[in-house]
Order: sequence, then C-alpha cells, then structure tokens
Amino acid sequence: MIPHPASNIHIQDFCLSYQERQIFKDFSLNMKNGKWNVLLGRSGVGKSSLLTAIAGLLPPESYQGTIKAVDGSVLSGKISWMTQDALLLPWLNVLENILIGNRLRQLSGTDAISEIKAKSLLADLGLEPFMEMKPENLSGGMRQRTALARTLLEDRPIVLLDEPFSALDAVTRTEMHDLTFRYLSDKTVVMITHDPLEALKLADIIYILKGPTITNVEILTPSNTAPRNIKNERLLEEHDTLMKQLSDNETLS
Ligand SMILES: Nc1ncnc2c1ncn2[C@@H]1O[C@H](COP(=O)(O)OP(=O)(O)OP(=O)(O)O)[C@@H](O)[C@H]1O
Repeated sequence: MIPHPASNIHIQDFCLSYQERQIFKDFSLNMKNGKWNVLLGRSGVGKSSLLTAIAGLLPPESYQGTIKAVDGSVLSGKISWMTQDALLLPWLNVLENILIGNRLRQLSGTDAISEIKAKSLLADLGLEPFMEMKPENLSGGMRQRTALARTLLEDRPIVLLDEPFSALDAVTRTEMHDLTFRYLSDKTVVMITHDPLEALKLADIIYILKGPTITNVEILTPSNTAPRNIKNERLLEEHDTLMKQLSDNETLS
C-alpha cells in the first residue's frame, strides 16, 4: 500500500532548551515516509522531547523551528501517539479505553464497526479475556498492550511509539513485535527504544541521538528487511557497532 503523501515528517532548525540546558540546536531531519524510524540514545538525551514536539504538544514558546510534512502541511490530526506511561482512564474498562478516540470524536456511525475491529485487535493481542477489566486490575504488561491496542486502532498515517514494549516479558515482546509490525506496515512509525536489538529487528532506519546538545544524528541502516531474525550473524555484528556508537557519548543526567 502506498503511504499517504502527508505522512512524512520534516524537522527544520529545531531548537529546544529546558532551563540552562540546550537539548536541541539547529536540528534538521527528514524521517522516512512509510517506514520504521527508530530513535536510540542515552537516557535523558532528548528522545521523548522530540516525540512530544512531533506530536505538536510542546508549548509553542518553548521551542524554535518547524515540524511539518515535507509539503508544508501540519501534522496534527495525522498522528497517534503511545506515551511511555500507558495513560489509561481508570474508570473505563479495556475495551472502552481502546475505543476512547472514537468516543471523543463522537463517531457514532462507525461505533459498531470500530467495536468489531477493537475486539479483533484485543484477540490478536491476547487481551480478549480481560476486555471488561479496569486498568487497576491489569498487570503492567497488560496495561502496555492495552495502550498499544488503542494506538493501533487509531489508524493514523503517523504513529509515535515511546518504548512500547518495555514492560513486556521476552516471549510476549517477540509476539508484539511481529504483530505491531504487521499492523503498521503502511505507516510512518517513529519508535523510541532502549534496546538496540529491538531497534535492529524492527527499524528501516536507526537514528542515534547524542548529547548533551543534539545538532544532528548518526544513522545506521540495518541490512535486509524488517522484521529481522535477531540471531542472524550480520545483525549481531551491527549490534556491536550500535553499542559502540551509543557508548561513545558522555553520560547525561
Ligand atoms: N518539561 C521539562 N522541563 C524541564 N526539563 C525537562 C522537561 N522534559 C524533559 N526535561 C529534561 O530534558 C532532558 C531530555 O528529556 P527526555 O525525556 O526527552 O529524554 P529521553 O532521551 O527521552 O530520556 P529517557 O530515555 O530516560 O526516557 C532530560 O534531562 C529531562 O530531565
């Protein structure tokens, strides 16, 4: 499927400071359209801040530069975003939580179809037996899968994922990698992860962000097409390269 032309992301001359520290300075980047763009970098370098900026949720007075599609159109309305904390509404059950976008938009005409899609997605994610449970009764991994389901159901051309698999056990994580990759095959995905192997498994392109002030990125394009077998020898060599690139950075607070 050809990605929607407005699903690219063009970052131009982006500058961001918090108090004394400048996080980004004159930073420009074109994310790959319809691909998995993965951000790697030491904790505190500025990855989530960049995702927040792409989502259009930084206060306008706090940054300079532009983040738009290459044709100049705005990105708002084209993005679904899964934040680090699942942000589920405690008074709604799993099914209601993943349908919240529809409910807020009052798409009453599509509710029946959305509910069928939502239930099928919950079944794929192994959450069907829990769909009437409230978030407080779910494990951390189940909450994360619920948040992932909500993001996947939004069906937007741009999908921002901030450590979407971090709370999952190794087996579930592998299953979720494959499923998420399938669901998002025609989207422009920007994913943050702390796991270089996860990045190498899923990314079309990996951007390594280095501080203390980010002015550009180092790029690694893994060989072969994603999703990759993480036992592949070539991938393990690329893992070593990535680890060296990541460790060649001063410690950030
Ligand atoms: N609203 C804010 N006000 C002040 N400082 C902030 C704010 N948000 C983030 N920071 C600081 O900016 C820096 C970058 O934060 P950010 O969350 O973007 O990093 P990150 O690379 O996503 O980190 P992690 O991998 O640990 O999630 C950190 O030092 C953080 O403490």
